[in-house]
Amino acid sequence: MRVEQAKHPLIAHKLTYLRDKRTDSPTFRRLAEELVTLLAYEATREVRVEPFEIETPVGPTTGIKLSSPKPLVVPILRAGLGMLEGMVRLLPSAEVGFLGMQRDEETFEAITYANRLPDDLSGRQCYVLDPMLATGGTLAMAIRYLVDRGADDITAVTLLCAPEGIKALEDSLADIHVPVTLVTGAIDDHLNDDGYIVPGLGDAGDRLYGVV
Ligand SMILES: O=P(O)(O)OC[C@H]1O[C@H](OP(=O)(O)OP(=O)(O)O)[C@H](O)[C@@H]1O
Ligand SMILES: O=c1cc[nH]c(=O)[nH]1
Ligand SMILES: [Mg+2]
Repeated sequence: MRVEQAKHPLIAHKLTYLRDKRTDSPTFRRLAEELVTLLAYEATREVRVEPFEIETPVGPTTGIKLSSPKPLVVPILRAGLGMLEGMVRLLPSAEVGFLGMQRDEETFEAITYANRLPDDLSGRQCYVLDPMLATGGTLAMAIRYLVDRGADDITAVTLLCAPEGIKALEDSLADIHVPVTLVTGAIDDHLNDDGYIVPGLGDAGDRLYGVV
């Protein structure tokens, strides 16, 4: 798994306000969206393109366009939904599939409660969105779903990661032979005993949408 930590002062600046416990939900949602647009630039560096002939007012030229099939963007509900608009702003022609997943807060095991993905992902490039990679269990399960359906290139986009979770994700994907890239805004210090990223930002889903 290739890990890319996006380094840019604007990313660090926006992450600081996102982490701040005084930041309210509307501001948190706006910052998450802005951050994803910055991370999406890094995450789509290897997006597949093909040559495209056009005529400018002055003459013919060869440009590029996104290849078919178009990339699939997969936000992991709930918190990943807060990253969707920022991502599709950069990739407006992408298709969107959904995975609803929730971590059991005692065992840290992820369960899937919703799955709306195309059955056949053969030859598809997929972008999985989830702001938090803590133990890594949720992303590991999501990536496996996509690979099982034929996806052949996966990029996970996160805002924050715990180093323990990156290691666990790498280990759990050891038998997967499609390229997996992780693009993140920050790699934090550690995971605490409650499975929270430290310093982190708390519960991303709750901060985006409230406590349910
Ligand atoms: O790496 P892990 O240890 O698996 O934890 C990360 C997961 O936890 C959070 O979701 P949560 O289960 O809180 O669901 P929510 O988005 O509905 O709040 C987060 O958005 C990730 O999906
Ligand atoms: O720190 C964490 C860990 C898991 N899920 C979150 O939303 N935050
Ligand atoms: Mg949550």
